[in-house]
Amino acid sequence: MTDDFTSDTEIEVRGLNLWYGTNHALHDISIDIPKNSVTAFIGPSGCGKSTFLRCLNRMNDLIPNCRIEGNVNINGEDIYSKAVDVVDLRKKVGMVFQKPNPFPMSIHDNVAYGPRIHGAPRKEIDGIVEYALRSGALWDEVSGRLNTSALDLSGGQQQRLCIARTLAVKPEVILFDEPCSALDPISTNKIEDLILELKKQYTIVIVTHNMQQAARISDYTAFFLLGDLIEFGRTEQIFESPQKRETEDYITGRFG
Ligand SMILES: Nc1ncnc2c1ncn2[C@@H]1O[C@H](COP(=O)(O)OP(=O)(O)OP(=O)(O)O)[C@@H](O)[C@H]1O
Repeated sequence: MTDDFTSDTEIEVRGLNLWYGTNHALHDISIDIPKNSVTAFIGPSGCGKSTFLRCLNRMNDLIPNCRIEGNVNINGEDIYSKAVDVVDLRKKVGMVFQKPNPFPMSIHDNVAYGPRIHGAPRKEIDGIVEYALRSGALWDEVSGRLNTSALDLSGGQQQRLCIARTLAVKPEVILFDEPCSALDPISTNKIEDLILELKKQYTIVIVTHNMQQAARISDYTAFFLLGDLIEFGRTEQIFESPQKRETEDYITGRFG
């Protein structure tokens, strides 16, 4: 499945199964997600994309009755090991959600929040905030109003703020769960450009319903169906010459 991959692996998943109570939602998933690239998870509603994404930073730990078996190694570390501190893990593996969720505080404090709780020295905070807002492609729009409420930003700006907030703690991986589904086309475009820029430094995984978006921005695509990973490969291959009938049916719009 991964023979032709030239990049190094960042996330290695082996035999991952997940149950919500008696609902066996993910079946024996194995995948190698390469470093410094964009990997898209696609598939019809309810196929397990978001569930699988959440396995990559243990967000499913918060869900009662959720049981996971299998291995997830990120940069060689078994993230389900008892020794792992989930707060540190989520610093290393950041997440951006469907709906922008800035904290009800200033733009500056939203970005400073993570570095502060992780103990960044006070004199470094402003520099980190500027760095993260620049990297989140938001600095030019907000540099004159850092102390105003983040809730006054537009939806697209709020989403870039959430990305900046994630970048402020210097993650290795950023997980995006449908980050553009609440945004207009112009804001979507900005987020897509930003993701393409960010992959130079970070490993990106994105769940998207939008196949054009997957085709535009991802290097690799994984197609899920009913809790199974049906096919994973380079995005051009998945879209132009899928190996599995189910992938082809989905890509060509025959179902889903
Ligand atoms: N918190 C939860 N508790 C119980 N079952 C859940 C939970 N979240 C998801 N599920 C179930 O797990 C399965 C996979 O859902 P998931 O949301 O991961 O799919 P998805 O492909 O991301 O769907 P969508 O594209 O609609 O967001 C579904 O059967 C869903 O009902």
